[in-house]
Amino acid sequence: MNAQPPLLHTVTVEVNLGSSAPGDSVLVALLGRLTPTGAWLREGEGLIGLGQAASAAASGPRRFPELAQWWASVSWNPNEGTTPALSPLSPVAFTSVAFSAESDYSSRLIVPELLISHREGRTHLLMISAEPHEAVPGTADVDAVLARHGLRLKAGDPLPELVAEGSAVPQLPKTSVEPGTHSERQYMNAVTAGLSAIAEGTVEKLVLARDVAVRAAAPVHTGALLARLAQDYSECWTYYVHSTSAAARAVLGATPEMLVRLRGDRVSSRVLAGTVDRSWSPQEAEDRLLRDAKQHREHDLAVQSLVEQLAPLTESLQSPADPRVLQLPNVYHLASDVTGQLTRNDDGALPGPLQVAERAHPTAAVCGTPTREAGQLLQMLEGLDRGPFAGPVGWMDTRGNADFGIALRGAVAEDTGGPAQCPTQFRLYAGCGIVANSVPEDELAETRAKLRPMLAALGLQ
Ligand SMILES: C=C(O[C@H]1C=CC=C(C(=O)O)[C@@H]1O)C(=O)O
Repeated sequence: MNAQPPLLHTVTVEVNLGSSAPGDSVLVALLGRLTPTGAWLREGEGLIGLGQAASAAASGPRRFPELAQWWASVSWNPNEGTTPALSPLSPVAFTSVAFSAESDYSSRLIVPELLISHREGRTHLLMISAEPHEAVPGTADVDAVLARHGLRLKAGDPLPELVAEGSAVPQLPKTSVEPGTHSERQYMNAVTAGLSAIAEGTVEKLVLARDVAVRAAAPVHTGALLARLAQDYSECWTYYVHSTSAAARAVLGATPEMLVRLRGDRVSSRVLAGTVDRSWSPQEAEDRLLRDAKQHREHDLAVQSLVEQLAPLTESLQSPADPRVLQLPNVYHLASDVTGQLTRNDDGALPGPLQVAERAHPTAAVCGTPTREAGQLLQMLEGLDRGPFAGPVGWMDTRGNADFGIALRGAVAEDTGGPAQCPTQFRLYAGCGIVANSVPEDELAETRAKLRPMLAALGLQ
């Protein structure tokens, strides 16, 4: 744990986000021109964080409770006579947690100095700082924060309009794919070794991942890259958590899988496992997913792991009797939406978001069954530090609400990108659930399909 919990001051302002071309999201258009420190967007709504008011990092087996403790001990001092409990927008920490306790990756929380929230047609700005804001919204103090991030408020009625300085979304430079840590042949060998472990009965399911590297000829504008993901994969959750130090790495992507979403005492998850390529028609995909015993087993194990892991923290948890088919631009998945209610402790308190995420992580969608044996095996067979890949990613607020997706279909920036936060090197990850009768060549092809969103955003497909 590296940081003392601070005292933070907040100011909330409601603004108008203006309009965009029909069919385009005004929030995504804005994101494309900004350099965020955190982002979480889906279907044109969500959160963008800019700058950094505070941050915390942790690693090892106690990374979840250490981050939770830091977040719980931040003190809030709202201006304008509002309290975080009354303000329409609660402060948030963008969050990324390493997949493994052994990872070198530093799990982190970032509290942005400026949070833009766009939901149900309303937009709020939340300014957060270590020093009290001396002025009320619309005066020099607020204007200075906005100007630092290339934004300003234009007079408007009834609300001021938030405007980005500078006209166009930056172009992305030329990029090229480079080999990953291991070759494709080595990945197939790992799958074959995983199949032997399944045949021997050590595990029933194992999720094996591989990586590829992408190098850009010039720095890549993070906002523009995220906007491409959010545009092309609007039904997924586009995520970004910036690096807090030169040693840390930023993580980004567009995930279709929700680990835990918390709203008051309600918890929900979207479990995915079982995949076919989008080159099949929807009818063929249904046959290959809904009527295939292997895909069903792979999926059921993922649902079962989530339900069992969350049981100690929940009063009730419902999962559908049968999965449905989720259609994405690159693949079809078997999907189950699980919903439930959290258990209050004797004092009436709910478990905190990171406590729930720690219980839920890792599901058999990203690790295997049984969890411990699969975790040990994948460390041996993959030969990778997954870093944030397949770990919880998203945000949590000061009221116990949170969205933690699973960091899939994404990349880690391997250089900080300098003061402009525009990196030139990325490492992309993709994994597949292996069960008895999996075919190494098919699993390799599936990793290619899962790498497609990030490769396409980087201009490579
Ligand atoms: C591990 C990944 O996907 C998981 C989520 C959906 C479907 C999966 C599968 O069919 O193997 C994986 O469990 C990944 O995208 O890297």
